[in-house]
Amino acid sequence: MAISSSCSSVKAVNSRWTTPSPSPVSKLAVFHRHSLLPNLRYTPNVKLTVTNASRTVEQTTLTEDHKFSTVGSDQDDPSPFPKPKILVAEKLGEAGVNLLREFGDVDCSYELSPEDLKKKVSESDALIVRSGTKVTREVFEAAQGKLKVVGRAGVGIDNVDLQAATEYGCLVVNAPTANTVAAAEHGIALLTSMARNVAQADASIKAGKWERSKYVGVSLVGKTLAVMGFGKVGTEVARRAKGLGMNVISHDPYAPADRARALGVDLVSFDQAIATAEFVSLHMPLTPATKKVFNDDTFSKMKKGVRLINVARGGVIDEDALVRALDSGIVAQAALDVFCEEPPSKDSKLIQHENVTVTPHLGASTKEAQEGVAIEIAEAVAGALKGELSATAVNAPMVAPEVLSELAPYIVLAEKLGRLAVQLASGGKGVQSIKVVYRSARDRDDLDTRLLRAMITKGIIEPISDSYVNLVNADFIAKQKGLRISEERMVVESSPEYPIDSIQVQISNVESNFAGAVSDCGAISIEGRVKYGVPHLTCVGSFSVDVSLEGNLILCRQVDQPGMIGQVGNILGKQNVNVNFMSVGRKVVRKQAIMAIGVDEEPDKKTLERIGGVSAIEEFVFLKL
Ligand SMILES: NC(=O)C1=CN([C@@H]2O[C@H](COP(=O)(O)OP(=O)(O)OC[C@H]3O[C@@H](n4cnc5c(N)ncnc54)[C@H](O)[C@@H]3O)[C@@H](O)[C@H]2O)C=CC1
Ligand SMILES: O=C(O)C(=O)COP(=O)(O)O
Repeated sequence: MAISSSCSSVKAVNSRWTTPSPSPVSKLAVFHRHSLLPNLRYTPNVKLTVTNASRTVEQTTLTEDHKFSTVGSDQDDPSPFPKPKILVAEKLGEAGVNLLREFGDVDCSYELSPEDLKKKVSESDALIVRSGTKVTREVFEAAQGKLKVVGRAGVGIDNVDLQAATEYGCLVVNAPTANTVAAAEHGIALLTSMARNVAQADASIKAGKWERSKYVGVSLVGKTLAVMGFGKVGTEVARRAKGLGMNVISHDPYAPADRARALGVDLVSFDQAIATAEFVSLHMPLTPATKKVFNDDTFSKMKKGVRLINVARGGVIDEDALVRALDSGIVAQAALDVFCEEPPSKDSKLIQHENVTVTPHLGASTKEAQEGVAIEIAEAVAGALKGELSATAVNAPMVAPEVLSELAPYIVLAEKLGRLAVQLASGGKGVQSIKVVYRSARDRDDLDTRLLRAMITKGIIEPISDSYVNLVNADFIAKQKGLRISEERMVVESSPEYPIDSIQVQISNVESNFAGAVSDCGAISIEGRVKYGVPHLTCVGSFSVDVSLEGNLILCRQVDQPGMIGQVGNILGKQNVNVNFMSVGRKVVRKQAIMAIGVDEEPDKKTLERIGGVSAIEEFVFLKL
């Protein structure tokens, strides 16, 4: 479905006036205080100081529309806005909870029923979970857009419906590093205890038995371990297994071979890995591609008597097939920390199997890892609520802080250009086809435009719909609305010190309520630049102008003749409308010109009609920024 513009426009010819749509700024300002991607505004030389338990950072950065230039403890923050509500739905390390308390209202409510969870998220700005909470589409539906961030205090995000999160514009962040060592150590603990029957022997002796010959184990030294998934945990498992004298091979379609080689690990194919190894340790994520990848077929290709360790996710194994493989002796033993269903049913054949050692998803459960994870996720969630782009975002492009800070004024420019362009569109066809042209002196791959595209999309969609658009859902919402946004890079000769020379937004196949905005190629076209940190409109249609994009804007197309600025300025002045910028662009002297007038206030209908009544003015339009 295409979107149609119903923005305010006045044509001098028939002086028709359509009611302005509500200002998107006022709609957003309310919750931008604590939301992902605020209505960014660049304030040069403003220092933002972020202080928390682990670090203090000072940097020049973005501020929001309401000039929240400092973020810190309650005492420092004069904000009249309420603190964000953060629901912590599973046990989180104390240090992380304390960090969150400095920033928001924290509700630690554990073991919520799905119904209670849904109720609570509808009142929460952020939700923090571990692996035990299913954050389903129903949860996002129940949140009705209130939930801005889901923080997964750990690595695996298979318990969060990422597609639903993205559709609802909710950022998902995780804590991918702090539990790596804990998980690897647990993998090694399972490997060694399985090889020596520690758990079974312990149970036997506690049952009053003394079964030394029953629990003869196998040695690890010289044996081959296949590490399936050579990521963070897999790498640490490999490193430790090498220390135990094992021969380590690995399968990971995406891991760099040189990283493996540096550890003395050979990267091999899946089939080669499982056919060669005496021990197979699983460290890949659960994805549609890895679901039940260990099944009857793959077990049949394994070396008879193989031993299996799973500290990744239960779902990568077909558990019924594993029981069959254990019964047939293909798999001699399995040590499992994770299960398809957690907790697994008490009478599960797999759990009860005498050759299986189990732990209740303890991989990340060390004191050290839990404190680390809690701090990592608290920082990510608080950062996201402040509008920072998280380095651990799972469903949004990651933008490095230095890139973000460099792009800051262009982000504002991009949104304003989007907002202006859509207000220039009229007619029943609706906006469908948008082209953005970035002119830059930088190399093609030295400019990340995802953020700019998202902000242009936001600028185009928000004035004419109820959708809330941010970096997370911009592409999704654009697609849903039938918008096709194409981007073009043009390399120009200017200073590569600045990332972008100009941004041009074109809307094609649509009529305009201001013919002067239609360029020679038949598309509505506007262009802008950043000058001294301030976004400027520099081109309308094929006319050059130069007006700072602050307040609101009046565009007039007129006969180029003396006295026009005075006449229009007079009309506005009489109504106490302050002009903040004015620029006239023309192609041929004394022919046609475009006058761009930046005004602080919104002129009333009569004032605009008076402007339209000036005989040399052929058409004009009032645009909200
Ligand atoms: N039991 C527990 O408490 C814990 C479990 N985990 C789980 O361990 C797993 C690994 O975690 P990290 O190493 O931190 O993640 P990671 O993202 O650093 O590593 C995962 C690796 O798997 C690889 N991979 C993806 N698809 C694959 C495939 N089809 N075959 C082979 N490799 C594939 C990726 O290329 C990546 O290198 C995750 O499933 C995570 O949820 C992590 C921490 C604690
Ligand atoms: O980080 C992971 O992927 C884990 O599986 C850890 O899970 P947990 O946070 O202990 O419920």
